[in-house]
Amino acid sequence: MAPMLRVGLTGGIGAGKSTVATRLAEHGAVLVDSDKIAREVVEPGTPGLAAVVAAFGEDVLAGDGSLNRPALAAKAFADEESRRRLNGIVHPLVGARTAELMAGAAADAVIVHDIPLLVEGHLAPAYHLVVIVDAPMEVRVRRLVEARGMAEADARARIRAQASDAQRRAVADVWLDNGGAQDIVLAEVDALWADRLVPFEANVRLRRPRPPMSPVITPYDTTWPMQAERQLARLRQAAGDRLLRADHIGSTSVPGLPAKDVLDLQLTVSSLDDADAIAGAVCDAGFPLLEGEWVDDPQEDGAAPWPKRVHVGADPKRAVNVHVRSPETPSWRLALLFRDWIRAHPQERDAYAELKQQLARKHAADGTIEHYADEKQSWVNAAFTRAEVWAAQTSWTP
Ligand SMILES: CC(C)(COP(=O)(O)OP(=O)(O)OC[C@H]1O[C@@H](n2cnc3c(N)ncnc32)[C@H](O)[C@@H]1O)[C@@H](O)C(=O)NCCC(=O)NCCS
Ligand SMILES: Nc1ncnc2c1ncn2[C@@H]1O[C@H](COP(=O)(O)OP(=O)(O)OP(=O)(O)O)[C@@H](O)[C@H]1O
Repeated sequence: MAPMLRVGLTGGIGAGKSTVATRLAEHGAVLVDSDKIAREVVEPGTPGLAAVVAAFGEDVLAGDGSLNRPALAAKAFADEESRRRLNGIVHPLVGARTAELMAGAAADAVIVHDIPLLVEGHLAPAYHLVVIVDAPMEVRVRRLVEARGMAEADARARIRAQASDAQRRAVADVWLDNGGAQDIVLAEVDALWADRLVPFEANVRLRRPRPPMSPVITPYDTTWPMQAERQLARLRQAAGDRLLRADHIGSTSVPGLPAKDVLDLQLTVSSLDDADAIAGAVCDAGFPLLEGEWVDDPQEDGAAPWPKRVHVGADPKRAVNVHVRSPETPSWRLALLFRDWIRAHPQERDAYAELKQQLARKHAADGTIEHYADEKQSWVNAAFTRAEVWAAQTSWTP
């Protein structure tokens, strides 16, 4: 797929997707609207409409031969099996048409895909960014009944047929609360466009990594594992079969450890040739390659350095470093060992946290940051020795 920026926009019925989508389109986004496509594929004379009639009967047709939508909705949302049957007919047609529209967009487009069933269809990893619009259930029901004239029972039946809040939270890179007045959410959308989507698009198109993070240490963020999982899901989908495994490593992977707000991820491939073979797809998925020859320091004197490839996330609001390594390099194993060891040793974690804070204070005071990494590394090197003892005692394997 061409490397345009793909934004998945979703939310429960009545939450305000169209409101957000319309504003993004005003800024210049190319809208792909699944509800609209779902109507087009069942217009009079289409094979889609014929299939729906064959499955649900002539009484879902209006007098003029077009689809009687309320009649079909009454059947479709009455039970799970009927809805599945309808989805089975309509979704493949919608999918094919969506792919066509996306393929036709300009290379510098920001595509906003307004797709009600993104979560239900497990489609999140296909997007560079997933935006969820939310409003409390009762507010949504009221809007649908008052502004759209929907029967309350129908509104609730559709809400029941959709994903839960927790399922939406898990895939949301951006959560827009539209429970209040419209201008509040629209101001958030304006900022999202200017501060995130515009630079994100340019970074992906130009294969330009985002600027490096300042080395500020933040308290542990309990959403880091979930955020890492979302990025890993994108990377797995982009990299395909050559990817042997994908892991969250580094300080943000250790519960309770304060860290720089950067997600470190490790992609395992069998060789550097495979790292190069997946590089293009990884770039287009939103993780441009960091140019240069990257090596991890060997721990033993005289050992050859361990080469790797490094990709850096293009999203200006989410720092991600992707280390692509072969399991033959000791640093591949150490990344996983260090994580598992420090997760299992809260006292070591706290000592490490204390050291990082001390170094940060010291180097903030004298204005240097270069020595920060060196001093930290000497603690880590000593910790590796303790971790190896633990690995041997517990028969740890990566
Ligand atoms: C049943 C139909 C005819 C009812 O038409 P109606 O004009 O009342 O609703 P409309 O299509 O505008 O959809 C409004 C909202 O209902 C919800 N909804 C629609 N279909 C579904 C579904 N299959 N499952 C869950 N929610 C759905 C979505 O939140 C959507 O935004 C229509 O929704 C339909 O054909 N649905 C199947 C296709 C589909 O899944 N569309 C949604 C995205 S592709
Ligand atoms: N913040 C708001 N305050 C009041 N009304 C709102 C607000 N946001 C949206 N609405 C109204 O609520 C209704 C639903 O909003 P909208 O059409 O944007 O939701 P949607 O998520 O696209 O719905 P659907 O799932 O049916 O496509 C509309 O009539 C809209 O005008």
